[in-house]
Amino acid sequence: MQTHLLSTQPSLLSRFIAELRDKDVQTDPMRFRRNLQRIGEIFAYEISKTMTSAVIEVPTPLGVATERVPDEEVVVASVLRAGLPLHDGVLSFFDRASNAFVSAYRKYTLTDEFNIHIEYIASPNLDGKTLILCDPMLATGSSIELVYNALLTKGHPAHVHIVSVVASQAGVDYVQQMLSDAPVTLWLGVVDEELNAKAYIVPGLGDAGDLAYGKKVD
Ligand SMILES: O=P(O)(O)OC[C@H]1O[C@H](OP(=O)(O)OP(=O)(O)O)[C@H](O)[C@@H]1O
Ligand SMILES: O=c1cc[nH]c(=O)[nH]1
Ligand SMILES: [Mg+2]
Repeated sequence: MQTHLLSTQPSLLSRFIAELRDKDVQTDPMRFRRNLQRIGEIFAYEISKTMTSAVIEVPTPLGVATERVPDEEVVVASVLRAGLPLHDGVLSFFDRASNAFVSAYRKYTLTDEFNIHIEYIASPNLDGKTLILCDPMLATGSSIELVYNALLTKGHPAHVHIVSVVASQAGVDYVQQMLSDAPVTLWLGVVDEELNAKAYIVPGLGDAGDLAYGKKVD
């Protein structure tokens, strides 16, 4: 499994992540969603550079041009809810892609422990496809593990790109160990050191689903 950390050099990506994290900017949910979309576009562009390509001929008003373009069959998948704006950004660049959606959420017990629940999955056949799996937060890694395994019941992708904007080191270690031999590339925005007692990333950004779409009741 390969891992790419995109924030190793300063770029607009770090500006967008800084805005996602900033509790004052977070009061504007539209900007929060828009920044996740913009980050999705950046990841899509970076992923496209790693794909196989084919030469196509393009008729212009003055002649015929040739262009080498990525030619993999892409399925963009996201984990509800927080994955949706990131999905939207990736899809705006891979605009010919098919799409898959999986629900996963933390159900807390009275003692602050939680289980991840998957109740919904809608996916095309994934055999031979390039699957781009979007979830902005990689905390313990439990959600992505369950979602990855749930999606594999829909076929065997040729390659899987997992995209996460803010990850914890523990989550990265967990996914790398779980998928060490799988045809998977992990794409990360930033990696934070800590997870708190509720398994939230510190400093992180808070609850991405709530920030994008509002608080939910249990
Ligand atoms: O790595 P983990 O420890 O599993 O945590 C990460 C998960 O937590 C968030 O979803 P959440 O459960 O908050 O659902 P939401 O998007 O509906 O808010 C996030 O979008 C991930 O799916
Ligand atoms: O820090 C975290 C961990 C899980 N889910 C989030 O939205 N944020
Ligand atoms: Mg949430």
